[in-house]
Amino acid sequence: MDQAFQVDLRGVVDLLSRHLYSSPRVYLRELLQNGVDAITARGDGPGRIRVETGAELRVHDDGIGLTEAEVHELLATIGRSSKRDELGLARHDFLGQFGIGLLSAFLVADEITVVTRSARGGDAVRWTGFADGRYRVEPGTREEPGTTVSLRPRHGASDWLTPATVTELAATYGELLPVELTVDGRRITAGGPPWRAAYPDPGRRRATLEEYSRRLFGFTPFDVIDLEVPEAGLTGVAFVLPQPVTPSARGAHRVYLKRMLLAEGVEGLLPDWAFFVRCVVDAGELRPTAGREALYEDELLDATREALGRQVRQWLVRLSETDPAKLRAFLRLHHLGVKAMALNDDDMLRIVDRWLEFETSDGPMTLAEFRTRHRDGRYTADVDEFRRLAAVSGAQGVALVNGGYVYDAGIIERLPAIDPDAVLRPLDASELTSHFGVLDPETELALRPFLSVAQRAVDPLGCEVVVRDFDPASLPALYLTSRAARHQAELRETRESADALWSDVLGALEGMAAVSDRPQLVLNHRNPLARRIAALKETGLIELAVQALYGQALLLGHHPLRAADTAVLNRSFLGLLDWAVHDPAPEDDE
Ligand SMILES: Nc1ncnc2c1ncn2[C@@H]1O[C@H](COP(=O)(O)OP(=O)(O)OP(=O)(O)O)[C@@H](O)[C@H]1O
Repeated sequence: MDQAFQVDLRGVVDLLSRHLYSSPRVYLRELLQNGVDAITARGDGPGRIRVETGAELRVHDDGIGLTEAEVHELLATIGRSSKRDELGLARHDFLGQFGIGLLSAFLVADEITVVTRSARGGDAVRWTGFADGRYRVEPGTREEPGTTVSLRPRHGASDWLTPATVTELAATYGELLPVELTVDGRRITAGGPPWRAAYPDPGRRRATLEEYSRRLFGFTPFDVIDLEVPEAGLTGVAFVLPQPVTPSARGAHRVYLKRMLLAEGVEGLLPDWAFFVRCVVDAGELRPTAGREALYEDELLDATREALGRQVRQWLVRLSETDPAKLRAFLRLHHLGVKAMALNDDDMLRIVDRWLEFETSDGPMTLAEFRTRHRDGRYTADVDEFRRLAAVSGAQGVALVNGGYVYDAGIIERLPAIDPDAVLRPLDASELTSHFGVLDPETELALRPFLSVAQRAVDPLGCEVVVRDFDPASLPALYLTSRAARHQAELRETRESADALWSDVLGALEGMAAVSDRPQLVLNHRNPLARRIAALKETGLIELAVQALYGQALLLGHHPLRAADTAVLNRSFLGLLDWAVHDPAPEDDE
């Protein structure tokens, strides 16, 4: 013979409280929700829910009520809900659907009493449920159809049922409900969502919404964007933050479902890039998870997220067309978000191209401007490299954009998507030397002896010395690594720490590199100091001076210093000092 499951209610309640609900506070939401649903089911009149605090908490509604048979079937059967149709799907107009909400009252009470009278006839019924799983049904007294749920707080849970807490919870969850809600006679509901109310003029609407943002989120918004997604039965507003935020801060939004608060910190309602807005929305068609504290991930939520993203984007595009000053102010605050968007979106890319200033060797300017000024401009994908090369490169007529900040290189590489001619190539430092002037053969020849001493001085450091003639003349020496040279350096480092076999393989690879792939120390013959050094005759002094130039070029270019580099830097500094003070035999030597 088949047997029925036995349910230990205490275990179920424990499960709910630990795993389904984040806090016992949801008990009031579930009671309000049942009241609203009962009013919806009754269908006539606006409906009222009255909450009374005291020794017992009472929630009265003038909804459909229950007959005795329904009490047995619905209140006393876990997982049974009147709010589903035959297929087991959530019925559209109701908040509840799972048939477990009433159990949440056991989070704060050991005993729940329901006195109800059905609007469809029959006598009043009194049902009492106990946390241990027993229940009792007896005749009740009640004149009007509707339901009253009473809770006597459990020892230790009375804080959840104080007038102050109940008022706060009722306001939090029920402020926007379409039925009249009062707590101890004080009205909680006030006219529904403020973004849907009627206003005498747009200015008043704006002022009210700004005040609403201050109350909810604590900031006066930079702007207010209206949101609407009909498929999701969604309306709402997005408040643009007046301060910059990091893109990693996930936007937490306030979401109402059928005008009952789902949660104050819902993530994933908007695309990640829209981290610069906080939204309040009310949706009729989105589904909650069973705990009713988050949105259920389904296709509709996906589509909604995209639609909301589009609306935030349209706001920006409109701003760029109608109010450039405001757009600029927005970009000063939230350029990171806009850049993140531009990586996937052509409209945003156009806005970035046209409005956002980048650092360039010609000073700050937009990419669009940069491209009209410099047909063959280049970019660096590294801030240090930009710092290092902007002046030199600019002086050679190769204009440079700093693409080293977050998203920038990606944006520059994506430019051809909006303009096929908008190709900016990355700068390879080694090609800069091709712009540098070579010396006339005579000077070149005269420098040979110097060069061979200089080369010896930096040979152990793996770099090649050349002398060129370039601007700016104030720069005595420049250290240039090409991409290939950087790759070689990495190989060498790996080889030093690799085991024998592997290091042979790497060694073979390294051998294949052309000589010109070594980093170069380019001495500037246009610089007076460099010229004086090149004219020195004293071998020791030449070595010290070239090593000092090498070290200074490394430091100036923010290149990483290896142990050997630091040693050379120290030695050359002390050596030059020694030369400078001309003290062949320190006195305190003995
Ligand atoms: N105030 C009420 N008036 C009329 N019927 C009620 C009331 N409260 C509960 N019920 C009945 O009891 C059933 C079970 O309620 P319960 O809150 O456990 O689940 P639910 O509201 O159906 O779904 P959910 O778990 O999503 O809240 C409801 O479907 C409803 O038929």
